[in-house]
Amino acid sequence: MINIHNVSKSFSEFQAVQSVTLSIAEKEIHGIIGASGAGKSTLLRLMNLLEIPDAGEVVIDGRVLTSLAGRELREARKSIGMIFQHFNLVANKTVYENVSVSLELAKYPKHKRRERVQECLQFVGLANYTDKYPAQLSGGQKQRVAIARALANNPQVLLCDEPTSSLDPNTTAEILGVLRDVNKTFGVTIVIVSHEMEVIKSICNRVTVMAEGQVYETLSIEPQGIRVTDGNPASFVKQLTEDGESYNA
Ligand SMILES: Nc1ncnc2c1ncn2[C@@H]1O[C@H](COP(=O)(O)OP(=O)(O)OP(=O)(O)O)[C@@H](O)[C@H]1O
Repeated sequence: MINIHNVSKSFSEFQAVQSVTLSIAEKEIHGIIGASGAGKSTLLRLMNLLEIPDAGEVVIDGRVLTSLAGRELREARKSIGMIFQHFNLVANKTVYENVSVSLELAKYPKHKRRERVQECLQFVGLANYTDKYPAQLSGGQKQRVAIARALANNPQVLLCDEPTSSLDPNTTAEILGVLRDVNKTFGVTIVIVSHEMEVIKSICNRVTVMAEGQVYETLSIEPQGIRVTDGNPASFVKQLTEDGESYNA
């Protein structure tokens, strides 16, 4: 589904991504992890040409994105949704308008827009929030709106840049659940950049470890499932102690 061949990207003299080759299969949930500055976000942004590569080729579902420009590139990008750490919602637009805007930009037929926005908001559990503004929502709700917006044009690929890094553990679990549902229900291929090992281990089938702008290793893993923490203090104690011994002062 996603094929990257020898892709490189520099900022001034600094090589952020160096000759990366990577294949991500259809319907995979693929994690990208590595130290700060390893080039994870840059690699993700190269997949939809938010960053234009200096060299190499990006192929999505058989289409060579790096050979497209203008209208053709805009058309191809409709099949790639993206969500961000800080949600990137438009502050002075309602939840409804935030989702609708991506349909307007994609020239989705006007008479079908309302139904499509409602479908997407229903899917993320926010059908009753259409008239709220982003400032009236929790972080998890904002990320749900961003997911609804990314889904509106029926993408084949969803790119997620640190999607849970601004969220508490419970909300992280909720959002990972939504992403897993997106993958299972619509067969969307998902790529998640995260520095949180727990996040990567919970839902990814394959993981690329990056170091200094290069692929260090790509491996298959068995997703461990999403660990939900309830507010019960006993569950905090259990989690603090179950991975090993507890420490006494
Ligand atoms: N637009 C830019 N202009 C200049 N340098 C950039 C730009 N984007 C990224 N870089 C640099 O490229 C390197 C890789 O950045 P990138 O954000 O891809 O790393 P990362 O692995 O996602 O790190 P983090 O986990 O800290 O977000 C960093 O040294 C960063 O400073």
